[in-house]
Amino acid sequence: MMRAHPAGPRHADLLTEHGHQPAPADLSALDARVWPRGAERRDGVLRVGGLDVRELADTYGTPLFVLDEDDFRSRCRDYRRAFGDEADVYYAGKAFLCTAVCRWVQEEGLSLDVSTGGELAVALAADFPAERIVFHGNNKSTRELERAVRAGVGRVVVDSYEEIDRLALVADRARVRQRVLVRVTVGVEAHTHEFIATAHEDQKFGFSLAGGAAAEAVRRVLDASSLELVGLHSHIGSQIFDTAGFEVAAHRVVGLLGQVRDEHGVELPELDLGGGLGIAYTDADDPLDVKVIADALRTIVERECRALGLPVPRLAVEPGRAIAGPGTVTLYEVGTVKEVATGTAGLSRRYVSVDGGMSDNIRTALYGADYSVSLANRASGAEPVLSRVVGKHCESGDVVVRDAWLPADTASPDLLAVPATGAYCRSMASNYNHVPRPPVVAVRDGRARVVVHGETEDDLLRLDAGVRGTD
Ligand SMILES: Cc1ncc(COP(=O)(O)O)c(C=O)c1O
Ligand SMILES: N[C@@H](CCCC[NH3+])C(=O)O
Repeated sequence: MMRAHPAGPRHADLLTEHGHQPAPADLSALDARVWPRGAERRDGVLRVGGLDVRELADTYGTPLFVLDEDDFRSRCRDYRRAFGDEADVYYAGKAFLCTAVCRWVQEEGLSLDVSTGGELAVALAADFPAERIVFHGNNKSTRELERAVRAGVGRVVVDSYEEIDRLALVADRARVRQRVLVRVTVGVEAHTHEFIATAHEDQKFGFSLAGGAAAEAVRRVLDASSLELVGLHSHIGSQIFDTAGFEVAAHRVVGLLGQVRDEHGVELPELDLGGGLGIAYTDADDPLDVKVIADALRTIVERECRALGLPVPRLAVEPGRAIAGPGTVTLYEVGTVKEVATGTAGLSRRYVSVDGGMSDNIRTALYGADYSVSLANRASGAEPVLSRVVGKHCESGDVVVRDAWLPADTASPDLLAVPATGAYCRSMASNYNHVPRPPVVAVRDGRARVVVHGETEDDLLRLDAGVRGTD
């Protein structure tokens, strides 16, 4: 939505759901909630992990994911400390996974959530201890289940009756008693984008509490001699900023623990409340402190268990975004800059094109996500201009940052940095328009190392069966 500002600036004004946003006094300021803990500016130039982004861009090219290793590790430690030894923290690998990340997760004392055979393969390639892996997914194939059981994964979260039968057979053949959690759909409407809410009714994940499907799943797992039911699982969605949804979920899922005790005489020892904690993408986001969340979850589970006379189960959580998200910035090089008439009251909008886009960050197009962006390679005293940062793909929806203030002199070949791109960006990247996916470089103490190689056009051509030498 655009409207002429009463003062009548030439450019379209920034009107968001938070109201009119004036240009910030200092475009170069780095909001600590949004930028990696190891980000700073020196003489106007952004540095991450002690490295000048101009040098990183020269060495590795752009677009480039720059991952602050200390930021990632410190968030693992924050979770470990907040939940303590009486809980398990599984890093959700779907947010971003590579073998280096698996090692950091292991070294920082976390466990790992994988949701496909591919993620499992990365974990096993990193020698991640299989007993500390939980295996998720609403449509695991028999081969994936066989691989997981053979590898000795600690827990499989079952998601359908049919999967329970197949897993029981797979475990039986492998002569293994596989530990299992039942994923419960608790009927909570999480306050987040509809595509990333997962615990309301009428979606593909889990067994509904309503109608007794979850109770029936419990019965079937208990009946299978090759399966050991250790607990229940609930995940209400992602990018959530309050504890209300978790409290309702905990209340309902503990209710099922009580029902299981009453019907089967079994007190299940584990309760996994999933992931979903939100992070700051812009200064309008105000995420909860992990200690507040940990205390709230513990309190509600203890209270509900006390009310039902149940022993308090061992808690587990599965943060992905909250660990991987804030520590990475994406560096882009600016190309075309265009002033485009908006068609409203003579207003125009500045379109700043960068050399990536929806192939390295689909979140803006897919969820209407908001991001921040900053000029990264130099200081500028030029006036702020409301800009739309767009990619190079053949879609008008190929937007990286919908509304951002950038200095008026932003031009090719400046560098732009988009923070908070560590979760669900590289992991959801594509080769749309035959664009190779960018590398991920981990930075720490003034040193950089590639943790995921960038693709080249040759890599893409190699997959084309019609190209000479590939058949
Ligand atoms: C079962 C499960 N656990 C954990 C996560 C991680 O969520 P987030 O990255 O929001 O913490 C997800 C993704 O939403 C999930 O589906
Ligand atoms: N991919 C989503 C979150 C879904 C997480 C997996 N259940 C995002 O980018 O926000």
